[in-house]
Amino acid sequence: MEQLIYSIAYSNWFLWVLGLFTCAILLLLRWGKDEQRDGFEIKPKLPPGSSGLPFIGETIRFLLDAKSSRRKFFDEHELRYGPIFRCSLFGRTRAVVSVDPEFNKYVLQNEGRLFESNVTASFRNIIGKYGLAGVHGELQRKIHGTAVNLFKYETLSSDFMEDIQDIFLAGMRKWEEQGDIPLQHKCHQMVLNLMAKKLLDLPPAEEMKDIYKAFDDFVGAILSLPLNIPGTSYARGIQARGILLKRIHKCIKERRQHPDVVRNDLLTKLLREGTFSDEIIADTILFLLFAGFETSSTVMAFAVKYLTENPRALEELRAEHDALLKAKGKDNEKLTWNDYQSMKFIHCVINETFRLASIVPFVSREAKQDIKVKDFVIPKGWTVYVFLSATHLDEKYHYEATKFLPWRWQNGGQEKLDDPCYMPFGRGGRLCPGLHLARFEIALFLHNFVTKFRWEQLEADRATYFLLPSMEKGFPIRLYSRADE
Ligand code: HEM
Repeated sequence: MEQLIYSIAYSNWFLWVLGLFTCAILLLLRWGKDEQRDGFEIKPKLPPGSSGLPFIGETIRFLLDAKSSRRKFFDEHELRYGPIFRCSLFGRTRAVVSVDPEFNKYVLQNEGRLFESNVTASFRNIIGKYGLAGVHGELQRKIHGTAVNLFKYETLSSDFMEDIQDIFLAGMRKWEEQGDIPLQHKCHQMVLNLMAKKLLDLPPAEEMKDIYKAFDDFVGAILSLPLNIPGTSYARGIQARGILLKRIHKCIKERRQHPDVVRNDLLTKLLREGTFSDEIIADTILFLLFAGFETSSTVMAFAVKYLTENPRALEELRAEHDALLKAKGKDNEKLTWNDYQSMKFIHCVINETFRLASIVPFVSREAKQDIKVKDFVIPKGWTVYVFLSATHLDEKYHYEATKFLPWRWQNGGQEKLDDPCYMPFGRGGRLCPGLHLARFEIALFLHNFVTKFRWEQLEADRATYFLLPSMEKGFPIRLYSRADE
């Protein structure tokens, strides 16, 4: 009996040891596997942060903070957790926010390798299966390359200079007659006319009201709550997408039936290349419209707002452009490519407006594998929100960051265009293909606006900066022609 008890105890003891030994081996094996998989020496841990309320996360707090100050949310989180923190935002619970310029650059430059652009299903429904932001891999590289080609610096003079000036000058003549205008809305209309002309060779808005209404609804839906219920902006946008696609396919058919008609639009170029299916071309045209319309026009209106509030900057800009016109002689009104290249201070104004308005406040990416950052890990499948606006407004990287100081961009100034704390057009494989065009449009607009007009702001107007920057009343101003001076 004693022997039996002893042997049971002994066998239990033996089993305990065996069990512990097996667990230890399994743990070691697993640890080794983690180590092998990610190269970690310590057990991986998530970035610091909090998940906030269930489902809503910290979205409401983010939006409320954004109303009072554009840095509050980031300052508080950065102080508590550092520049890369876990944060449930915009319906994504497994998410990390980065306001670290070097990490932001790393994320954007590793597009397609370690990270991948991730758009929501509702956004994808609007932009379509082939809308560039939702396309990945080889196809993204091909469409992106085509877009870069369409808008490259060298094409601006031949493909855009004439049309931009014609459309902007015609627009400004009408503004002059009207006198009092909501500038932001007028800039939207003018750039929409330009994009419709350049993409599809459509005549100006007044002649095609339905199509332009559909453009408006389409862009409105992208920035709205994704509720597909009749009467909502989102539902109107889905409907508008259908109308626009029909129109684009009609244009494609016309161009095929009448190849002899000469057209200088981007649809014709895409068809001539013969690389893409009609479906891809239609979604690409729609995406270019979305990407190129509200962005540039909003920057134009914000540049005028900032100049209005900073008379010294306005006077310096006006002096540069009055001198340019004087050197050309009065009757030669239109600018040449050489004129554009001779402009200096205007680029400081444009850079500073990009920084301060931060028209694309953030971009989002999904980690394609576990990503080691400092001593923590962002697991595969998590979202990284790269907050461009937060680094643009960070006092650590830009002195007096909330002030409009275009001189900081002058030669010998402290700011550099290739710095990762300044990335208004993103970086890497999704770097904005429209960046040269955007600068060009804004420069031609500002040149004409400050040389033709003086203006006064008619009433105070509040700027909001989320989702896209906008002015609540559309920046109402009264124009005075400078021809009478
Ligand atoms: C103020 C003007 C503009 C700003 C600040 C801006 C900013 C940006 C940014 C930050 C991205 C990168 C998105 C990401 O990484 O996920 C982007 C992408 C893009 N932009 Fe722009 N943009 C502007 C104007 C334009 C214009 C005028 C066009 C074309 C007509 C354009 C076409 C595009 C396209 C097609 C993409 C998608 C690239 C891809 O996903 O491969 N943008 N833009």
